[in-house]
Amino acid sequence: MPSLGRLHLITDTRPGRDPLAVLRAALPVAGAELVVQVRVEDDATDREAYDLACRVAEACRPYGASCLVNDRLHVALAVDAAGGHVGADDLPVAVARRVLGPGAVLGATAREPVGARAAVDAGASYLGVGPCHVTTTKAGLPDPIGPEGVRAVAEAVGVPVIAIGGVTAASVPALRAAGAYGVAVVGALSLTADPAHATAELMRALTC
Ligand SMILES: Cc1ncc(COP(=O)(O)OP(=O)(O)O)c(N)n1
Ligand SMILES: Cc1ncsc1CCOP(=O)(O)O
Ligand SMILES: [Mg+2]
Repeated sequence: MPSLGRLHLITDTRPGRDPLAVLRAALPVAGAELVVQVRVEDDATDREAYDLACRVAEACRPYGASCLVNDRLHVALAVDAAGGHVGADDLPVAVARRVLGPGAVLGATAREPVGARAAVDAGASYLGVGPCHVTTTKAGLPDPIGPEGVRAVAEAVGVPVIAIGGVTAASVPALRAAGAYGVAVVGALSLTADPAHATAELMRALTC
């Protein structure tokens, strides 16, 4: 299993956003600590997801960064990504593990210890845990679990916990203190005028 980077950049493909520009800014700063999760809107076509994933995987390669694909595991296989991420509406974790194979990185979403342990038992190699804080990036999420919710999951499992949801560089210290190995962000890198600087701030908070 490849070692997991600590900064997970989730692509923002909403209108007016430029996920490849953000990626180009983040890669030289975070290098192999960057994990780029290709996440497209639900109404995007598989071809759109594939085209973006191809470009992300190609951009990551020279930096040793990893490319994962959210939800659409056939796209992950098609671009030879390092793995994928699944949640409650996606393939079950055990099925995702079978699809991706034993050596792939497989993330699963969890927000409490029982579900977290079940996901690990089913084959997840890391957990995306949250939402930690309020976010407007995804609608319909349950209430934020905060650092204490992250702690409950981190204490229950032996795989890396990646905190997600409203994460900024300022919130990283409390999440790390709660046991998070890394963080996943959309807005903290996509909505800033200077994504290279924001990447540096996140990396500093993740590695100090
Ligand atoms: C690192 C990470 N954690 C959680 C999620 C959320 O996945 P999911 O619950 O399947 O929701 P969608 O992202 O598919 O809308 C994630 N993508 N990454
Ligand atoms: C996909 C997803 N799942 C839980 S929170 C979230 C979005 C995180 O985006 P942001 O970093 O902008 O809060
Ligand atoms: Mg999903």
